[in-house]
Amino acid sequence: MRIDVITIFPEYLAPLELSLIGKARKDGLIDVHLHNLRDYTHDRHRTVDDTPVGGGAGMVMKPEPWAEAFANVLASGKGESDDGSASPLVIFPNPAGEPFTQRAAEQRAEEPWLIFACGRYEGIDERVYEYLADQGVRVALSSLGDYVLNGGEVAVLAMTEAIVRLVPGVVGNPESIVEESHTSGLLEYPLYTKPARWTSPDGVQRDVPEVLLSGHHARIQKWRRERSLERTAERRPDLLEGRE
Ligand SMILES: Nc1nc2cc(Br)ccc2s1
Repeated sequence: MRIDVITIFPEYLAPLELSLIGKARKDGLIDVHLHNLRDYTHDRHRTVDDTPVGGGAGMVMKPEPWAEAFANVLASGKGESDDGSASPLVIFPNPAGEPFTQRAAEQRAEEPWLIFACGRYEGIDERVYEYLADQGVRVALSSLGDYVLNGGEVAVLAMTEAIVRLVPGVVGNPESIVEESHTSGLLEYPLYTKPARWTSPDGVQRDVPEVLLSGHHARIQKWRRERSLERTAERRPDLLEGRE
């Protein structure tokens, strides 16, 4: 998988060189390219924004640098992608976008080439989205939640982690990404490890649920399913709507 990120703050994406994603890059499972949007400006101040037409507070990102940046990234990616014909999915993190869910992460993990475009300020001139669509580029606006960040970079870090960990070979034990919150559509059951009895600092003796020590796998699986349904009903009843 190739990942390109267009941003005015490439340094924000430094964590993509660490840990799981860093190892996946070293192992050649993913290929990450960062692009500074300001490299596609031509004025002394490397201007990427201007005042909103029609008035209003804040600034809007100008369309010209974005068009140049996409032209460069699309050309360089086509030349370098494995079969040369891979068509990228361009993802704009955006609070007005579609919810980014585990299902979306699974779908994105199938893509050979993702381009993340990080907006800043009040957002990006709408004509950039229209232009890309007219060029036949697949575009998705994705929201991480109903809150507003100062830019898309943090969202790209989160989405990249959620997606890349699903790429075959990235996570050592594929079993570990099967039973997680949202994989089954439910919240994960409570987890315990040793010791079986923990005396917490307040002096309370806290035991692991007996069933988990029974070695009876059917009972353990039943208990875990019940706890998943219970906490999903309590914390995220919306996930249960429409389920059989
Ligand atoms: N929740 C989110 N907020 C923002 C703000 C900007 Br500015 C760009 C992208 C996103 S995604």
